[in-house]
Amino acid sequence: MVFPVLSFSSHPLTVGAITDAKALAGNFGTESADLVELRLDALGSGQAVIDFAQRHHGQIPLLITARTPEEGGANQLAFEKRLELLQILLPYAAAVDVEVAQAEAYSDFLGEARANGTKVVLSSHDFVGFDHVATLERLSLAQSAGADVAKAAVTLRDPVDLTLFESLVAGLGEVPFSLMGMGAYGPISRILAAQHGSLLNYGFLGDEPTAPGQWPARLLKEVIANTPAIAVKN
Ligand SMILES: O=C1C[C@@](O)(C(=O)O)C[C@@H](O)[C@@H]1O
Repeated sequence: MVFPVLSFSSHPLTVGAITDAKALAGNFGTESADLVELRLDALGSGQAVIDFAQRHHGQIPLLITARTPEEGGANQLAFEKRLELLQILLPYAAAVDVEVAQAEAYSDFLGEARANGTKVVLSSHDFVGFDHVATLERLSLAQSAGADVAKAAVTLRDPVDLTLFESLVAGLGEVPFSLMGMGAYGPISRILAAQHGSLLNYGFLGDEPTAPGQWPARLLKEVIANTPAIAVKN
């Protein structure tokens, strides 16, 4: 099998995330999203997942994720199980996402992934609120741990959070980042983030959002394509 190589340019990509097993019957091309995220914590690594990965090989790059229960993962999976799921799907993956808090625990696996040309996304999630300083710290931790993309999803509770969120993304400059809001301000924040250069912008494929505040991926991709980049003058 030829290994899929993904390059992150400065162009914002749309990720179509799947937690809904019914969506595995679908066939997705780049009109639906630029990448498909398989949330292995919800989907497992059974035949339907392997068939999906094989069927989409060369058609759309796959990003694999097995979330911790603490950061929104399904099924209360222990570290060993999550590692096993990631290892099984690694041969099909153009990118892998693990929590920045777990980067050290995954260091051998991430080394193996990198050696195969798989990109590494290190992420953090706040399902309760948005702390500007803590988010910056986690992004910088992800960068120093060698992430190809430093990612954070935060919950935006009010217009002040949304304004702070925009000022944070606008100030990230050349850092390869992916940022998104969750909750009622999630959809608008995802457009703003893409306009400010967020590299990975998450929507969902199938019928179920994988986080609160997501757009259907195809719609998100269309909106991003029709929204101008914002160049910030410092
Ligand atoms: O980490 C992320 C981002 C996300 O939580 C979101 O907010 O869109 C969705 C998850 O599927 C993905 O793994």
